[in-house]
Amino acid sequence: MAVYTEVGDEELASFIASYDLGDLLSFKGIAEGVENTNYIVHTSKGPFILTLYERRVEAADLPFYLGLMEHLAEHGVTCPTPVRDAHGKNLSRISGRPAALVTFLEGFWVRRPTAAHCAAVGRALAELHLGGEGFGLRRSNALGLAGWRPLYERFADRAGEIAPDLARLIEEELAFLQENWPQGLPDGVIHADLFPDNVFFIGDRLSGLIDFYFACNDALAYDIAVSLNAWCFEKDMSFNITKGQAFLRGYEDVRPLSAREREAMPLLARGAAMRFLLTRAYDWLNTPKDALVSPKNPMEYVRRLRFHQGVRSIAEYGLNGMAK
Ligand SMILES: Nc1ncnc2c1ncn2[C@@H]1O[C@H](COP(=O)(O)OP(=O)(O)OP(=O)(O)O)[C@@H](O)[C@H]1O
Ligand SMILES: N[C@@H](CCO)C(=O)O
Repeated sequence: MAVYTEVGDEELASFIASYDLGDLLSFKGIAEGVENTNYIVHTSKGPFILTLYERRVEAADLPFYLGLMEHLAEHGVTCPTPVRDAHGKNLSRISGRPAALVTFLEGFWVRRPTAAHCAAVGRALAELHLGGEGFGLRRSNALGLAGWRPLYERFADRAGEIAPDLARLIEEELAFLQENWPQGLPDGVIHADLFPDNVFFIGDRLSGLIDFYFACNDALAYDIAVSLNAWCFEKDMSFNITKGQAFLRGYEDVRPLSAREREAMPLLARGAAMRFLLTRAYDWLNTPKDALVSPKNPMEYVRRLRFHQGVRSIAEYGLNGMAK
């Protein structure tokens, strides 16, 4: 479970007293998630989520994430909204960590997404891309093309502990991506980690998006590529073209893709698979055996990457026809 930092009752009560949220009634650590510590906090004004930022989150990036959630919520995207304290600040500290309180979203994440879920996520991602327009802060993608090789170099000498041919696969793929990465695609604010555990549903209705802590400015179509990887593969790692089609059509109902974005999709999908392969491989090799969370399997992204290496056009992800 991911409660890296314990918060005491009295400490939390005095923290809550600095907000206009009434009395602290109860709180509980949340087991899910791997990056940050989350508590559900009940006050006399309702439930809230308290996040203490750990691990990969840079304190300097917090104004971007929190400001983005506020901006998106104001522009029709259902996502947590940071709560401001009596001094108007949305960022604070507790138990020695930077921390923020955000509104609680109802819903559950779906363990087995259907094509209908994929269509709803496609729409929501496009709405997020449009909703992000006009947001004043910028953050470059630390886990984009320029970040992949330095991350790989941090575990290259141990890649063979995961799979004998992994180093060669990564080296060849990084060289290929470096050479061929598409430039000049429409860019804007992207979520960059829109996996099933970051999208809540109530029944079949999408109730909100969470976890904006990898959000950044990058090619909008790269965000689609992340979600094709995360939503449209089955447990046996086969690509489900029905889900791909539902996702892409859902997206295009809101924001049609340009011809260049369509053409770039197989490459972007390779890059997105590489990004999750690298972070998972690093975590696999560097998470202590007695850690609170089990690292996710990097080989799932080797299998996805191999699939994308054979893809020649976006039609193989389910989208036929010319760009609108
Ligand atoms: N605003 C919210 N409303 C309701 N529940 C939330 C909210 N934010 C977080 N949670 C709960 O906390 C869990 C972990 O949140 P989150 O995914 O942001 O954590 P994380 O540690 O950043 O995880 P990861 O990056 O691994 O997805 C979620 O699965 C959900 O149960
Ligand atoms: N979504 C990521 C983990 C959190 O960012 C993964 O599945 O590897």
